[in-house]
Amino acid sequence: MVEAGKPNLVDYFPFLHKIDPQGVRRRMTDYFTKINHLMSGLVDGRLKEREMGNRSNIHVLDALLNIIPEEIDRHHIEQLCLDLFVAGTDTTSNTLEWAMAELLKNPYTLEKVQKELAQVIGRGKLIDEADVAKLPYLRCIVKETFRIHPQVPFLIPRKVEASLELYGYTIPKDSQVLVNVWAIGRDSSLWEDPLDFKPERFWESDIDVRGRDFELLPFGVGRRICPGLPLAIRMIPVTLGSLLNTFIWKLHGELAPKELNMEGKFGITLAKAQPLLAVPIPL
Ligand code: HEM
Repeated sequence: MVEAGKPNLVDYFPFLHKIDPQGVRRRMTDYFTKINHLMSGLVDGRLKEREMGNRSNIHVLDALLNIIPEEIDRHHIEQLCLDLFVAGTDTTSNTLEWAMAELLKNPYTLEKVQKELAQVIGRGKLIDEADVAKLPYLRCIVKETFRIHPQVPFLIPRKVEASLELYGYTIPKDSQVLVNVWAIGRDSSLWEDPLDFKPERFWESDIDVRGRDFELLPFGVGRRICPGLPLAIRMIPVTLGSLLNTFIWKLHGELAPKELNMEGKFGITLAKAQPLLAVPIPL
């Protein structure tokens, strides 16, 4: 992901394609060869288990293997798994890391959500999907994290198929358009105190992340909206809520909450510049 997010001269000067002056293509080819090998091993492993009689069909891979060869072939499956793996891992883990960082930086909010969890679920218990509907403040925290730390800050680039006029600007055919959702989430004409982490702003608001409210588009919008959205909006509150409800959390060392570095690192996804060092203390 780090390599994929680096500016590549070839994108601006396509005639350099063959020379690959920064070696980006060469390194990406190496990485993809390794990941492809990993995916192929996954498929082999599952096929072997099925041969030995384990056909439980609970695995995404099983759903795909069941439609071979009529609808897809093995190569499709490996590439699809690769897509899901690449697109679904950093985005989810970074969001959780940012949410934990914001909570450790804002002890009042941390205490408030832990109170909600204790009241609704009971301290010390893991939460499951069905519980999320009963935890409105936890859901506000997840939305606020998506607003201020959207994982794909410029979405995936769009190409304009026909010239158009928009708000007095002409956008010529074939232009590449980047949507800066990072800036939209921090726009003071849309959000009050946009740089403050205030989950309460969503308490009485219907604004949602599913691509209908243009001021909050962490999963993009339209035909290319993130297909992992239904999974992510279930798994993130479940994981975050479970972590918060089963441990006491402290920042590592003597660091005071206010001193926590909240800078992001530019790339395809928006990671924390300095990884969060948090200490879980058993209850
Ligand atoms: C916090 C979690 C996640 C966030 C914030 C996120 C965000 C995004 C965004 C912004 C896009 C581009 C959409 C656009 O340009 O309109 C995208 C694309 C994509 N996401 Fe996610 N995503 C997350 C989790 C996942 C998961 C868990 C998966 C799969 C298991 C996944 C699979 C994909 C795929 C395959 C694409 C490319 C879709 C295409 O180009 O048509 N994402 N995601």
